[in-house]
Amino acid sequence: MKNLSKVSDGYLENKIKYLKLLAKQYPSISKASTEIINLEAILNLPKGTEHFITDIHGEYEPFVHVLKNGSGVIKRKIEELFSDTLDESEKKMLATLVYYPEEKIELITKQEDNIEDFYRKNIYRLIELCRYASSKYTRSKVRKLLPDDFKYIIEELLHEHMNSQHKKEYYKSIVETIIQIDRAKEFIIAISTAIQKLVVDKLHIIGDIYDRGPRPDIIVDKLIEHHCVDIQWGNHDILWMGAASGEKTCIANALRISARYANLDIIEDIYGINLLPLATFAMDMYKDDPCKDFMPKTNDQSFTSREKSLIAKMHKAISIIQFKLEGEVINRRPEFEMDHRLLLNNINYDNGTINIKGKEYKLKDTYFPTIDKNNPYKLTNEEKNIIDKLVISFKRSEKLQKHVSFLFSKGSIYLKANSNLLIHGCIPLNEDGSFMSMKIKGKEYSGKALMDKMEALSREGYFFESKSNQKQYGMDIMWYLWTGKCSSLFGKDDMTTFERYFINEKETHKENKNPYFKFREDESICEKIFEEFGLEVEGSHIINGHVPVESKKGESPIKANGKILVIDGGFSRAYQNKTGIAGYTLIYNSYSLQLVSHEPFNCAEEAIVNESDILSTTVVVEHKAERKRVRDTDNGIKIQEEIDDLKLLLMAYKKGLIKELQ
Ligand SMILES: O=P(O)(O)OC[C@H]1O[C@](O)(COP(=O)(O)O)[C@@H](O)[C@@H]1O
Ligand SMILES: [Mn+2]
Repeated sequence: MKNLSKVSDGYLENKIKYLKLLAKQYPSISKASTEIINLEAILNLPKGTEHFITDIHGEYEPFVHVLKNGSGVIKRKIEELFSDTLDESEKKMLATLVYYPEEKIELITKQEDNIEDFYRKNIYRLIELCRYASSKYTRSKVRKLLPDDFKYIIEELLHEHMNSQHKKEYYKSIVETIIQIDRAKEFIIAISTAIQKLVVDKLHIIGDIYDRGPRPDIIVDKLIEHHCVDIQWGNHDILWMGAASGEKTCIANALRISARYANLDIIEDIYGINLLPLATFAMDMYKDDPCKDFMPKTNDQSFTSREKSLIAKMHKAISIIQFKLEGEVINRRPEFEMDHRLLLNNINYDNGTINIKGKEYKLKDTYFPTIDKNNPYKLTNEEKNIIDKLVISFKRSEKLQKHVSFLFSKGSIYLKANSNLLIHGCIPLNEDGSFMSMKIKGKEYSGKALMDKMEALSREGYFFESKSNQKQYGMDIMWYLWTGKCSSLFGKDDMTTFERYFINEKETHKENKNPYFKFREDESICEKIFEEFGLEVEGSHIINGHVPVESKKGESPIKANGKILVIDGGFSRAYQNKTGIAGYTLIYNSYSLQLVSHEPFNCAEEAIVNESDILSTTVVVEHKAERKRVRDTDNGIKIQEEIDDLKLLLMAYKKGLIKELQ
């Protein structure tokens, strides 16, 4: 609505209730006018930089590093700004200082004789860099990103131009005072953190924060602190969200994976969940069983063989509990159509074989002391006791609940953000390219509607009262999202966990990917998806994670002529030998969309001491001749609506429909 001359009195009167509310915030013609001018100015600023990261899988060190270096954006800005004035080592040193200010200063203090000189040189450089990084934002936005302690000082320094002698003195005196009163270290930390925030306006996580790697909790804590983040749930995240809701099968699965990767300390020490009942049960029940196929996957030399053996026993114990519990869900939810995953009743416990899809296979391990062959899904009393206690502990873990409620508040199954459709796995399709449909509570859903429904049900699974039917259904859907064939988070027809542990023949391990993964090379299918989700056919993209891009084999992360970008390159160390790199990230600034591939990252300590950054290669996927402005973004649309409303308010003031309050 731009043409206000066409607004009728009737239209204004209809909106009067709303305009009166708005008048409380802008009580005069002058206040409303000033805001219109401010908002118009914002619309003309360049679009802020968006940063996309996915499949972090508990690998907090490279994740934190990539967050700090903005996938190479900081380095590029340093390059642009100081290419003529600083040499390579000075630029490297400055970059490291921005990433790890506290640690770097500590190190320098031990080495440098003249620390004041170091402070002076670098404070000036950091101010310049900060000014450069903030140049595309309004003063008020920059102010909000500055740390409280130094807000005023940094603002002064950023806007002080040394063009007059008087200003130069003023500027210099501020810097000298900071050094003299011994606040240089704190100042450098503050301004470096501000620079890290300024280079990335918005962070998008495309899922799988949890599992396999050592510290997903640190990642979530970092995200909680972040100034602007959204999260698309990955299959591994929904698993933990289901577990935190109290869903037994999700709890068993999350525990099984933690045992598999020797990460049980996340559950015990970080989330405070007592694993003693499971450990004592496993030690008794699998006392003489070597649990060979359940040995944890870890290179960590600090585990003793006794520890590993205990983890293997716990791993097997919780796996069997998981298979039994899954049977319960499959049986109570026939509409999930997962009967083919009922395997415990296909085992011939006397011969040690299993029948899968009509074929008989020998089991690698036939020791099932807790399975009653006549009733294989029934938990023993002890198993039941363990899982009941675990439910209570997962629901009571304050930290886990804090993390999961954050995932609910900032997360979703998919997100439309500035012409991009963000989805962890896929949009489930049939072989003929049509949207896969699923019956939920008797009604068929497909495409966007299916994903919306699943998201709503997952929220019910977490938020509804314990023991209600809705909560149980929602929790079962969360488990379905982890492993079901119509799940956009999983995107495969089967999760062959049992087969991987118990059968040698690889043919039984196969998990078939949804036809989406073949169709995502096809532009016309992408266009159909854009239409389904209400996105423009031209200029939109789908951004996925979930399936590692096998760069080693020459696979490209760019699909369908640039309409789809797959950025799971494998932060996960467990997958790096497959991908050959340490992950892709994506940067979307006002000029271009850039894919960044990263080489493996060793550790933060090495980055600080040797000033070694992650080696990254950037490929420009798309370059715009015309710079994108805020007005071209989703936020721009909202701002334009605010401007339109404010203009109506102005008119209401001028016509006397609303009186100025001041
Ligand atoms: O590599 P692992 O730990 O054996 O896990 C394999 C399982 O993980 C999955 O790949 C799901 O995890 P991703 O989302 O990371 O792909 C399953 O399809 C598969 O059964
Ligand atoms: Mn995944």
